[in-house]
Amino acid sequence: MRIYVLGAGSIGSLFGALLSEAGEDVTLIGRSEHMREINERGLKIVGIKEFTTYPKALTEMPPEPPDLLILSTKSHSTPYALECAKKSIGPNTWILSIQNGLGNEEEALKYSENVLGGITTNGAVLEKWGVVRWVGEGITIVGQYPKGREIFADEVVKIFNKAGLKTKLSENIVGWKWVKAIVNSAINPIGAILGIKNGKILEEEYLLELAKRVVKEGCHVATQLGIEFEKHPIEFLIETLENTQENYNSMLQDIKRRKKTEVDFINGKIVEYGREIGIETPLNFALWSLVKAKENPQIK
Ligand SMILES: NC(=O)C1=CN([C@@H]2O[C@H](COP(=O)(O)OP(=O)(O)OC[C@H]3O[C@@H](n4cnc5c(N)ncnc54)[C@H](O)[C@@H]3O)[C@@H](O)[C@H]2O)C=CC1
Ligand SMILES: CC(C)(CO)C(=O)C(=O)O
Repeated sequence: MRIYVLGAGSIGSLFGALLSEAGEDVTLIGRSEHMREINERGLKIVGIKEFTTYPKALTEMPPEPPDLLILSTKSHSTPYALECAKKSIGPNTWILSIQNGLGNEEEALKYSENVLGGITTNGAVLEKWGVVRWVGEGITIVGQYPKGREIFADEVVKIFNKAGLKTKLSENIVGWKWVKAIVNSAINPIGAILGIKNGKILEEEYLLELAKRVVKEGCHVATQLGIEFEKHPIEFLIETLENTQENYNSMLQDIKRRKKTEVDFINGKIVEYGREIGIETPLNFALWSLVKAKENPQIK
């Protein structure tokens, strides 16, 4: 399968590396320093599995349309990345978002009706240019977005599993995107504001209670929108906290590196959807505004 990974940073490089090693025709598109290193020395994966692989690595999308375009930029980079990619999106290209947050698939639908949504609980960190650490093995769930069961989705699940990415198909990927976003809406801002590892939220009773209340607020918005969950977000919250106790979450890492966070696509989206249907979301608003303040270099 011809696969392009658009936004090959931490998680995109991991997916691209595993697929390339399994014999798929993979092209990574990302930052020039990372791409140069991969072209000169290959892409090295360390951690859960260790190998070096040699996908094509470019800074712009090649003109030939791929079968599968994996979107793995941060959510705020999606509109511009897709706009740059549009010439290479053919009538048979499927776009798959493996990003966190809500709204990426809706952006993709502006460019193609062939869209797959995805969530992944794998963890990856770009350690240095050309080297990605696979820090935690998780699962990936993929499904036609917003609904449907085109045969291509089964094909993607098959090749991901063959490549060593534990992947399941879902006919309710919208539900899964919400479950992940709701769980991120609780863990990420609490960790980012306090500068703590995920495990601390489990240890401190009042933080766990806060996280559960944030989750319940998100669930209220989702259920009023008619979203159905395959797994209850409270259950997913506890499971995620237990499995990622040693993690500094991605929002905290962005704050530490003085980068823009994805809070607008997590808590911000929950506030926005709530407002549209007349549901108050005071906890999500409070966490969103505190993270925005953390992002602001003028507020010290
Ligand atoms: N890293 C992880 O373990 C996981 C990340 N995610 C989600 O996946 C998404 C990506 O996360 P990371 O890989 O951690 O971020 P990252 O920042 O490491 O990678 C994103 C890459 O996209 C590149 N990029 C941005 N705009 C581009 C464009 N127009 N063309 C080409 N490249 C472009 C950036 O240079 C960057 O290298 C986020 O939504 C994140 O929440 C989800 C699960 C796990
Ligand atoms: C699952 C979790 C909370 C792991 O840290 C994550 O998705 C993130 O950091 O963004």
